[in-house]
Amino acid sequence: MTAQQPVYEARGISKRYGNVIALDDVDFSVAAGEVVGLVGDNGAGKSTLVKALSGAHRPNSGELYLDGERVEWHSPQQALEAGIETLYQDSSLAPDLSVSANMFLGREQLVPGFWGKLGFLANKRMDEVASQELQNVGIAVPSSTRSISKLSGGQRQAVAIGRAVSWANKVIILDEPTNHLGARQSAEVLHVVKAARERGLAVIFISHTLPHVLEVTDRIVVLRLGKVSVEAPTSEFTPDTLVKAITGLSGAA
Ligand SMILES: Nc1ncnc2c1ncn2[C@@H]1O[C@H](COP(=O)(O)OP(=O)(O)OP(=O)(O)O)[C@@H](O)[C@H]1O
Repeated sequence: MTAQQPVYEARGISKRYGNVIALDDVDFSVAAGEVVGLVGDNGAGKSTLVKALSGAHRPNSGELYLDGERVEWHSPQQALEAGIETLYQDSSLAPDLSVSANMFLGREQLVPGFWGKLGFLANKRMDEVASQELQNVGIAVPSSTRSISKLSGGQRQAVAIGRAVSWANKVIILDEPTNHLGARQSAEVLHVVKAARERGLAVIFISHTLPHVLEVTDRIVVLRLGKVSVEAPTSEFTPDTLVKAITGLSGAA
């Protein structure tokens, strides 16, 4: 467990789908400037926990605390407005719009973050702000005026993460952010994850790619059959003990 006060905490979360118990009394927390890896085999309950944390689903029981205050989400929008950004596996950008238009897309209704203070932005200014913001989180795209359809898969993913990191105030949840990416592109994405930590965000990193989890996280929470089976600082895992913790074959961290 982290010694720091968690920014975001789930206590005793349970969720059933009919007869299937997807989550059974799960505790989970993440602190500012911490990257927590959430791992587990297919069907272990990771997506279900992400949905509870992001406001997409209401758990059957359990509580959520943001900065120590009890919160309840009735929609993902509420969680977003409270500073919790979620990048889903299938997050998509608008392919025909430019990088900068995508950076601002759908944000009109939100409680202003740092660029909200700028009010209405002319296109040119929007491009400049988008470029600067992507640069701040370590993302190099050829041009923020280029349309998303003209970027590589890795560049698109980096823009999607950059957008989430830029807008997140407190917590960022990344569901399989390096899925389907090559080595160089994955490295770019992991770099952005580290930039998010340096910004003081609380980062939740969900992945089946264990080398990435071992590289970028500070702590790992292993879910198995809907329960937390192992939780320890990343430094206490080897690739072998992590696989064993996930499969439950033997040993732990
Ligand atoms: N909408 C649903 N209806 C019924 N059962 C569901 C639903 N969503 C998930 N489940 C079940 O809940 C359990 C947990 O699923 P979940 O998707 O959270 O696992 P996961 O760890 O994200 O898996 P994966 O790595 O394959 O994405 C599984 O047994 C799954 O079949």
